This record gives sequence, C-alpha cells and structure tokens, in this order.
Amino acid sequence: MPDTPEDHLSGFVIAVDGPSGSGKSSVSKQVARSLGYGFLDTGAMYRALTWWCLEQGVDLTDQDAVITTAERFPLSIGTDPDAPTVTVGGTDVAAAIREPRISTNVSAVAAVLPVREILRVLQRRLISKAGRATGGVVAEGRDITTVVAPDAPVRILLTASQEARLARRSKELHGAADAGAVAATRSQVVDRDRADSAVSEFTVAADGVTTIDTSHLDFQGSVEAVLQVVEAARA
Ligand SMILES: Nc1ncnc2c1ncn2[C@@H]1O[C@H](COP(=O)(O)OP(=O)(O)OP(=O)(O)O)[C@@H](O)[C@H]1O
Ligand SMILES: Nc1ccn([C@H]2C[C@H](O)[C@@H](COP(=O)(O)O)O2)c(=O)n1
Repeated sequence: MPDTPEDHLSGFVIAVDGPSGSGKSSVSKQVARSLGYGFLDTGAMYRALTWWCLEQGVDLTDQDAVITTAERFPLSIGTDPDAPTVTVGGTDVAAAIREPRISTNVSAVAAVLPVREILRVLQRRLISKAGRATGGVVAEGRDITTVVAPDAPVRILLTASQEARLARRSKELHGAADAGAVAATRSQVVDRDRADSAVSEFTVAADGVTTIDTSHLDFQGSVEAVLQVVEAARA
C-alpha cells in the first residue's frame, strides 16, 4: 500500500509551536538551515488563505464561504529555508501576507475548524514532501506539536514572556521598544494570541513536548537550545 501523510510522516520532523513573537519562525528557519532541512511556516498558509479570501471578496464572517474558498485554495509554498516562497494562483504573496490587514483578519480564518482540517492535511503532505527531499523538516505554527505532527520525534514549545515578545515585535515593526512602540504593537501580539488560543493550545506544552523559554536568550542562544533538544533526541 502506498504511504500517505495520514499514515506516517517522511523524514525527521521537528515540530515547533509557540505564541506570537516567541521567535518560532526566525529560529525554526535558522535551525532548518543548520541541519540542511526543509522549513514549513504554517502561519504563512493561514495568512495566504486570508489574502485569497479577501482577494475573492469573501465575507470572513461567512464560515461556509471561507470553507468553500479553502477547499479550492490554489496555494504553492516552498520549503527551502533560504528561499521561502508563497504563491496563490500564481501570484507571489510573500510580502502581501505580512500586511496589517492580513494580521488583523487571519485569526477569523484560523478559527474555522473545517479550514484547519483542510490545512492540516495539506501541511502533513508538505512536511512529508520536504522530509523526503532533504531528510528532515522544521515545521512551525500553533498546533504542529499537538494536531499536525503529534508523531514528530522532536516537539518543542518555544515560548517567552509577554514582555520579551512585545519588545521583540516592537523592535521589528517600529525599530524601538519604548512605551509608545510597545503600545502600538500590543494588539498584534496579545489580542491575536487571545483569539488564536480559542482553537489551539500553544502556551502550555502537551505531554512529550519540550518547553524552551527564550525570554532571556538571544537569537543564537534560542537556535542552539533547539539544536540541543534535536541532538538529545537523536542520541
Ligand atoms: N531569542 C530571541 N531574542 C531576541 N529576538 C528574537 C529572538 N528570537 C526571535 N527574535 C526576534 O523576534 C522577532 C519575532 O520573531 P519571529 O517572527 O520569529 O516570531 P514568531 O514566533 O514566528 O511570531 P509570529 O507567530 O507572530 O509570526 C524577530 O524580529 C526575531 O528576529
Ligand atoms: N499552525 C498554525 C499556524 C498559524 N495559525 C494562525 C494563527 C496566527 O494568528 C496566524 C498567522 O500565524 P503567524 O504568521 O503569526 O505565525 O495563523 C494557526 O492557527 N495555526
């Protein structure tokens, strides 16, 4: 019988979850580079679907319309950590999916449970494809350790205090982490996490998931902490 992603994932899978601004995306990408593995940013998939719904004029409060759009979602996503690509219907949306209008609306799309199931199947396929191509993959998001790849040999919850996460995102968006910049960033971190928590648990590690608190680590320290967990799992 042919292998399907529903049966088991191909390659060595490193699953990483965590709240907004914890460093999941940047740290996972660097870990994938270090190991010569693929990298899957599942948040980019939810963002791309949100972009596509808005492009199609779909009312995001109409869950049936969002589900129908997800069922015919012409997504193509690359898993090379040095050249991550996201296209929808042939349009490069890598920059557009980072715009505030997407960040503001993505949680509404991610809250639709049948949409999550559609993306889960797609994500397992992408993980297996990347795993076959490079021997392994680092996949990050909010439900990778628990729902998408609970069978991964390495599962990590990458976290940090709210203060640290706000400061990081604030520096990234506004170039500073003073009170004004942090206040301007708060909704992007705190409100989005609150909305996303309704459908995924990404603040408390599930059984068998290793928590790495990066509050007092710099970027390289966070990468090394993840690599140590990977090494221990392989020993
Ligand atoms: N340990 C760290 N110390 C300091 N800055 C960090 C650390 N890890 C990541 N950063 C920086 O914090 C910012 C947020 O990181 P990143 O985008 O990877 O977070 P994320 O968890 O993927 O967030 P989101 O879920 O909102 O996309 C980036 O500018 C990144 O370079
Ligand atoms: N596995 C995932 C990944 C992402 N989401 C949702 C929740 C986020 O608000 C949004 C964008 O993700 P980000 O780019 O900030 O990592 O996508 C999810 O529900 N499950």
